[in-house]
This record gives sequence, structure tokens and C-alpha cells, in this order.
Amino acid sequence: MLYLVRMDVNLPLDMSQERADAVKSQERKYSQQLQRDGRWVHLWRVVGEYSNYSVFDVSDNDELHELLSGLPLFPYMDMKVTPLAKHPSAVD
Ligand SMILES: O=C(O)CC1=CCC(=O)O1
Repeated sequence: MLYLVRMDVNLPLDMSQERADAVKSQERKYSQQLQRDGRWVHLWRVVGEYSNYSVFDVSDNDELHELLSGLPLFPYMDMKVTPLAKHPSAVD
């Protein structure tokens, strides 16, 4: 199943730069592993915002939830998940 996910990152103002850098580095590793194994299909920055739009290809809601809740930045993100279905006019 495909899911479109918008992630808005809100790091606490009192988080140290060192801690922020460490969490971002863990997030990068985690997300790149999922991109390489084909489950994190797209990762796009929203221009001018600390947000991204991502597309995931996973088997079901439970797998997506497990994957999203394992993100190192998960405690600092608001997420909106949209399940995607095939459009009848899509050519592929
Ligand atoms: O920077 C972001 O939008 C949050 C994020 C998701 C994957 C990643 O590496 O950073």
C-alpha cells in the first residue's frame, strides 16, 4: 500500500545544538536505510518549511505506524497520513 505522509518538525527551543545534531544524524541514517530497502519511496522538502512530504510503500497501517513511530524525530513531529489508491485515469 502507498501512503503520503506530511511531517512537520518542531524541535523544542531549549534543545541543545549538540542534541539536535545527534537526533538529525540518527534520523538521516534511519531514513536512508528505509529508502534503500524500498519502503521510503519519496522524500521531498517543503520549500521554506522544516517539513517534508514522503511516500511510503508498506504492507499495511501497522507496518507504517511501526516505521513512523521508530523515527528518531518522531517525538518532535506532527504527521498527517493519507492512504493512496490507484486513480482510474492513471496510465501506469
Ligand atoms: O528533515 C526532515 O524533514 C525530517 C526527516 C525525515 C527523514 C530525514 O532524514 O529527515
